[in-house]
Amino acid sequence: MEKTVKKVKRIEGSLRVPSDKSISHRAIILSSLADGISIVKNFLKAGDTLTTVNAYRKLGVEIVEKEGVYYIHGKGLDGLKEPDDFLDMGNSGTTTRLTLGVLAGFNFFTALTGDDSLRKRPMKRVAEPLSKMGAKIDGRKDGNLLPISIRGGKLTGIDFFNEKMSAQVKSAILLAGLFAKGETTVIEPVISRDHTENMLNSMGAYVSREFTKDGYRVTVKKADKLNPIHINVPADPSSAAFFAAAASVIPGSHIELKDVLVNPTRDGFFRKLKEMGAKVEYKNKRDEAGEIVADIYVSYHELKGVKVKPKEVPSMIDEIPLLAIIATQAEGETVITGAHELRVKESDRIKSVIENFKRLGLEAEELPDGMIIRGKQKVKGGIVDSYKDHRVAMGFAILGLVSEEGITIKDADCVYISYPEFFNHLEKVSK
Ligand SMILES: O=C(O)C1=C[C@@H](OP(=O)(O)O)[C@@H](O)[C@H](O)C1
Ligand SMILES: C=C(OP(=O)(O)O)C(=O)O
Repeated sequence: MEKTVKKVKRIEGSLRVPSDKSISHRAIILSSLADGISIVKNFLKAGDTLTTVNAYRKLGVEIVEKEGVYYIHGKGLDGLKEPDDFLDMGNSGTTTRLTLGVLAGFNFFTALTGDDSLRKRPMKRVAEPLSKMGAKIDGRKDGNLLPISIRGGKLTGIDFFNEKMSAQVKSAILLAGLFAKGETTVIEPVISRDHTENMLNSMGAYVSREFTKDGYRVTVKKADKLNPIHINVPADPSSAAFFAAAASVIPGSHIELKDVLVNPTRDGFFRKLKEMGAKVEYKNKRDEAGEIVADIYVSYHELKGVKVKPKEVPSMIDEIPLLAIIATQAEGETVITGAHELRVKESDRIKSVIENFKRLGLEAEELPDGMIIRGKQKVKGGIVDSYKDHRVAMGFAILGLVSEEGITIKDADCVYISYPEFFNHLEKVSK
């Protein structure tokens, strides 16, 4: 499906964007391992998270949806069953990597595969530490690419330095740590999203966390059981970011974004937007099941270019393509470095953004680990490729709102992966 987004006068209104993808995945995965029934309200119903639901059903977990509420009948830490076919992980890196961590604890055979994009994404980053812990893992390209097979078993805890600051890698190791003899520790130079440790803690697992001179350190111990959870998933800051960005670049715009997760490991984009000059305000800040939630108000104000430093990347990793896109509208240059991880997402997000900028006649320089974007550029419009990457599709849709002749996005239906209602919401707040 192609979609064309045209210039609007302004963005105005109030939205409750869909629920957080990271927390929705973890709610299914962790409660599948709990003793008893977990209740998840406001679960994100989108491509990636439904992939997780299907995978855990194939692993023997009863997951029932009634009037929009998900009931997960946890099987305990020894109750998953060997699936009788491949697990299809679709487009979802999070489902794949976290599930490899879980399966490391089970002595049965599982084979995992995924779509064209996922089959290109590196898995050695989890396969290697999990093998060190005792799991037997193999796959294409020396165990790096899907299809991958895993047989879990007797695990021993490890200390792991998470150099890439990947929350998926950290989570996989911590989940395997629940089954491993002794302690399992992950150290990160900068903390990556911490929903796995928050949720494990709320389920009664041993989780110890500290900030040291080497960065962040989290330790789990072998668990006897996990208690079921009752959670209400907040709105996804990565989805809210698109509308915050739109309101920031179109004069006269105001947007209210309700119930958004503002965990500091996730809200880096909003902080950066403020630094660029936009009016960003958090109201009604509250704690919901161990996570911080707020209503976010964003109004237009002329933006200026900024630097995104490597240590700022983890808290805004999925929003960097969007930041690069709106940087074309800011006064002065924007320089993004330390973002090599963007090259191994659903698409190579540095290339995807740079190639689309070229198609639109916009100036930017590609760096190995980021981009330099020239500010205050006129956007005439044209055709761009989403590369079937939801974040790229939605990012360029936002640029369409300030284009003279509109931007047409190829394969725009990929927004289904994290935000099925995206184009409806965009229409709702476009004036
Ligand atoms: O743990 C998670 O839920 C996620 C972690 C990040 O990936 P990495 O762990 O590869 O950085 C992020 O890009 C992804 O959208 C979701
Ligand atoms: C990178 C993403 O997801 P995943 O790694 O789970 O495919 C994303 O949603 O931007």
